[in-house]
Amino acid sequence: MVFEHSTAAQRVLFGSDKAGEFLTAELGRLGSTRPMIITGGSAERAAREITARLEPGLWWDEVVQHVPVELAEKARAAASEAKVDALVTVGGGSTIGLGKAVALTSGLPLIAVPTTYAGSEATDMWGLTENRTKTTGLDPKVLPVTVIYDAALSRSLPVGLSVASGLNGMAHCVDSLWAPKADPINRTFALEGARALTIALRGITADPDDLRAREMALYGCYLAALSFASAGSGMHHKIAHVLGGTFNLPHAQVHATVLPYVLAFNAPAVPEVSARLADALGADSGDATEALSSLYREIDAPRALADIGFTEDGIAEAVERSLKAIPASNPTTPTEENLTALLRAARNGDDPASVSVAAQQA
Ligand SMILES: NC(=O)c1ccc[n+]([C@@H]2O[C@H](COP(=O)([O-])OP(=O)(O)OC[C@H]3O[C@@H](n4cnc5c(N)ncnc54)[C@H](O)[C@@H]3O)[C@@H](O)[C@H]2O)c1
Ligand SMILES: O=C(O)CCC(=O)CC(=O)O
Repeated sequence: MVFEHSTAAQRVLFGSDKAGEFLTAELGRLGSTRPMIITGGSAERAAREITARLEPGLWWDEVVQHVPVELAEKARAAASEAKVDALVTVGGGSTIGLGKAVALTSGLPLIAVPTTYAGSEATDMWGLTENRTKTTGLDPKVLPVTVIYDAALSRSLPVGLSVASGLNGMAHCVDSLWAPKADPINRTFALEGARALTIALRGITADPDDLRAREMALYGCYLAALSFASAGSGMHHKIAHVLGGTFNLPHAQVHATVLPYVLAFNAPAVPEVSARLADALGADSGDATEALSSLYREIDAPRALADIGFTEDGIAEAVERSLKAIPASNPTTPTEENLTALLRAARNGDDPASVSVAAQQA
């Protein structure tokens, strides 16, 4: 075995109903007296609750998915004018993404309190969107110094969004199995993450108030993000970034919908790792594609890109952009023909197994 591995260094504080206490202590540890609180949408209520004992230097409540550059510039200027000394995000990946955009240019320390399962809190990846193009980059400045996981804050996440977001985490796990820097360590994180997310999503679907299931989802999404941060973006993420950045489709739903198709496309070329994934998904068949499809039926996961507004006339541009971005290390070679078949099947919600057949014939 020969590989070089690094795992992100950050503090992780985990405890239900403890976010307020943890956050006050962490800001004290950093010596911050003027934090910028970044939140928005349905997470704002949680942000008000956990910051009730603090005096923010700035309260920011405008967030947009995929972080438009203009919004990043506005938040950076406000942070500078208010002379804030730390950044705190309370919300999902969009909120963390904006915090990362400010951290990238200011170098201010970032504390993340995630309320979805997107996992951005555990990566040093930033993303900005300009002129219909999402650009991503890696920078240690954007890695939160501390992550505070409080499952009680994600209990308000509706079941449909919890499922889609949890499958965003699952996509980190699956794509990490063949991403450019895949190695035995991030593969272990990925498989344990997939196991935990499978249990969590079954539990949340059965009872959205199940705190143990919500805790399991946060544990799984953290491992998922660790594996993704270390292994890098594989084929699945490259396609998802095109669909999100160029077609402005909702992030979690895009990941959830495309994942079974990319798995079906690649699994036959990596049978050993695919069998281990099937095991993590709770199946003893050794068939990861079928195991994921079965989980999808059980938790009523999103199925068709058409349902979130992706139209047939977008396929050619999505294929062209994705082909330029998919890493050469991908186990099955993508072509214009097989990628068109993949995106058409994902748009229509066809059986993912059809993609596997098309990929092997190409
Ligand atoms: N850099 C990275 O490593 C990374 C990783 C994953 C995602 N992302 C980015 O994150 C963004 C997507 O994040 P997301 O999927 O979490 O979406 P999001 O942050 O936009 O949240 C989705 C919706 O959930 C609502 N919400 C959030 N928390 C809630 C709660 N506890 N209760 C009720 N509603 C709640 C929000 O108000 C929003 O309407 C994308 O821009 C994506 O590119 C980045
Ligand atoms: O921060 C971003 O916008 C890019 C990274 C990302 O979105 C990871 C993912 O696709 O889940």
